[in-house]
Amino acid sequence: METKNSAARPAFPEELKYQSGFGNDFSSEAIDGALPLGQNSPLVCPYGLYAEQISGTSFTSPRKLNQRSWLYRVKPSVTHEPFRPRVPKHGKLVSEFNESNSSATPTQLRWKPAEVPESPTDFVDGLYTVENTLDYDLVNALLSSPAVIHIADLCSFRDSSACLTVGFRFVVDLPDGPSRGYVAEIFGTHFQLPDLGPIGANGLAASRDFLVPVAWFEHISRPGYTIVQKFGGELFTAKQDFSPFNVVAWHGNYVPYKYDLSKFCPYNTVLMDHGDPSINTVLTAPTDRPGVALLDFVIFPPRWLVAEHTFRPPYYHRNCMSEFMGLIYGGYEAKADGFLPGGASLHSCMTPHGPDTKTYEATIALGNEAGPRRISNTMAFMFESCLMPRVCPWALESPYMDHDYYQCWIGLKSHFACEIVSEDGQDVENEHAEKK
Ligand SMILES: O=C(O)Cc1cc(O)ccc1O
Ligand SMILES: [Fe+2]
Repeated sequence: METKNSAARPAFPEELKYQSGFGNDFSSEAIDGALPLGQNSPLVCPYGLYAEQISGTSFTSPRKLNQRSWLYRVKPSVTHEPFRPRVPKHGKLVSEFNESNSSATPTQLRWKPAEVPESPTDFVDGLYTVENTLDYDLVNALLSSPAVIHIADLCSFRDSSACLTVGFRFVVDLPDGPSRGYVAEIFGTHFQLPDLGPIGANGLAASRDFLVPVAWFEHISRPGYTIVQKFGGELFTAKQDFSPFNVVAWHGNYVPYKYDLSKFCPYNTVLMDHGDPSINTVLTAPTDRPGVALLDFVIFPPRWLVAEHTFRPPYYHRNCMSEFMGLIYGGYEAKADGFLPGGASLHSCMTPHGPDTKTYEATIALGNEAGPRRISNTMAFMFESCLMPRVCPWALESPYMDHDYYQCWIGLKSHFACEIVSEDGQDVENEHAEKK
């Protein structure tokens, strides 16, 4: 990633161009004839470019899982000075998790959105680690602080998700001013589209809506250009005298991509009951256990609610998977208030949660006669993982921590009503019913 002031960098072309598809073998050349044909490593590549392979899986991974790309660059990536540890600006990007610097908690956690920092903050310094997993060091959910971020085509986070493949260098440049976003890092596996089962061949996220950038390069001297690299959880910097965005042609299937969440085609119940959230899975990073995700990326987009004689909001539940949620914009159907855009919640393995009291009461008040209703202006998401999250102390002690979160359920009354008949056949007051 690059964090230098974007003023020093020539503008990206006004209209960035993309190829569409998911998991394809793509190819692209910014200059006609720059991509070698018939072989990957000619003795001399067209235009004197350097050939460089980037592997996303081990060389010997089965073909259907194997991911790699061949890049033809002005100079190879190796041309840089040694990496040095980057002095952290704050201690909130946590790398190594252990029992003393993180904790697992069965309590429901919620954070309010953090305020925009007063001084300009770039993407790297705006990243705060919220939670990680001890067992595997595979999942690292990061909450990017609201930041004045100078970023490139990561797009506004408003309704896009971008997947950056491990090892790719990227620049973050958000021209629209202060922005916030959420980042989940996964290691050891890659995201794939979920199987659709009985849904059929279409629906949810369509492969054609995933966009992969075409080759684009800049060929200028950039003395002192700084690369920031996250490695083993820690940050390092290295200087080089040229731009890393120097790929003139490439081909392969190990690629970064972006996806506009508004393109998602939701499926849901059309008669009764509330569908499990897996129905809204955009991407899944699998484990070796069938159906058990290292990380599912699930969204809750605008849609129609039509179920009859049904409690329509998410049900009360306890999940063996852990749920980290964020809100990109609008409101969330299970929380009348308190869960705000830019905020987050964490319900770890088996932690009970569900609609707040206001949502419950309002839903019951609507009764069975509620007609079809469209949930609009909303985009919430969930990172759901089979791993046990451990939370950073700063996140627990943060001023943005909502210490009153539990209050949103505490007022749920017992509506239990049954007639208790005494032994002599007389009705007696239902002791279980709460007096209002
Ligand atoms: O907890 C949440 O709000 C996420 C969620 C949504 C839903 O529709 C069903 C289950 C679930 O965990
Ligand atoms: Fe949940």
